[in-house]
Amino acid sequence: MTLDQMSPGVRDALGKAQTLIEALPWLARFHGKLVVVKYGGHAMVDPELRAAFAADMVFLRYAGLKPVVVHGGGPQISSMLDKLGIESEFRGGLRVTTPEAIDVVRMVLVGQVGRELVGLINEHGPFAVGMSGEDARLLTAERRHAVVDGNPVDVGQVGDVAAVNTAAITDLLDARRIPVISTVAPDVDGVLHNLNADTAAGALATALGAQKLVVLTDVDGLYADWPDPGSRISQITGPELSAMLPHLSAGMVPKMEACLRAVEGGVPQAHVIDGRVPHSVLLEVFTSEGVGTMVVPE
Ligand SMILES: Nc1ncnc2c1ncn2[C@@H]1O[C@H](COP(=O)(O)OP(=O)(O)O)[C@@H](O)[C@H]1O
Ligand SMILES: CC(=O)N[C@@H](CCC(=O)OP(=O)(O)O)C(=O)O
Repeated sequence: MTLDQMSPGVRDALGKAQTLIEALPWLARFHGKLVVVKYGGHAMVDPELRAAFAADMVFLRYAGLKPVVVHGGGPQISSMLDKLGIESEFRGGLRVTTPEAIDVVRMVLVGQVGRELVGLINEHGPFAVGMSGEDARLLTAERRHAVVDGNPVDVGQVGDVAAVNTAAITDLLDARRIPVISTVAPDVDGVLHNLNADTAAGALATALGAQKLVVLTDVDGLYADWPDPGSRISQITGPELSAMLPHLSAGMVPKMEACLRAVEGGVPQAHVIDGRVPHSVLLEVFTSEGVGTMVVPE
């Protein structure tokens, strides 16, 4: 039968079948593979985008991938600190975290943002399990300083990832769960630290030997000359990105550092994609559209 001989209904159905079959090479390539997804930005506040993101994670899981979600929540932490009358400032892109603030960071990330995402995913079935760096010693933090004008600045209980207990995650993945990770973690002395979620996602992708790191943001990729629309970069190597990092402005720095850390740590590809587009994660994983910016090792 030729296209002309088909009824509009059959033609429509054929289009849908074509979309499905186009995913076949990507399904074959990523089946059984671990993918770390950093959830943040607009995708986290818009109800439709939130539901679409949760559905995407479930889709990945049914497609045989192993999604590990690391969520942000900076704006939600700021809003709660404001409500409680606790002063909050960022230095060098990191929140100055006092002993008073860390309790709020934990309360918001673990008790609010993480719980909501777990709930959304679990509307589809018993998949998501929320955990923070504290659970099963998933993450051990080490104190980190901000860099302002080239100088290290103390920002309080802010950490980087010093160690990952990967079994805490692989046990869940083996049980076909979707880990949802909130980025607070104790240091070796048990003192709780606040971890930038992009940074933690990059470290987790490396430690878990992920096949991909996908970072959602509010822009359609990295721009060489922000905000010149013609300067969006679709692919960049680790060394090229490394050379660009010192010239990037604040918001993009932790994301691009996370991608760099991942590819330098053996993750074959890291992506920054537009979380304002519904189902952007599915488009990234299962199509050849090349949404966003892809970072590759060489
Ligand atoms: N070179 C660049 N390429 C892309 N975006 C940039 C660049 N420089 C600055 N930006 C800005 O950085 C923002 C992303 O940072 P941020 O808002 O902190 O992210 P998020 O809220 O997703 O964590 C983009 O929405 C864009 O406005
Ligand atoms: C040390 C530090 O700055 N931690 C971040 C943790 C949350 C985060 O990273 O959230 P986004 O991904 O939404 O920015 C903060 O306190 O805001």
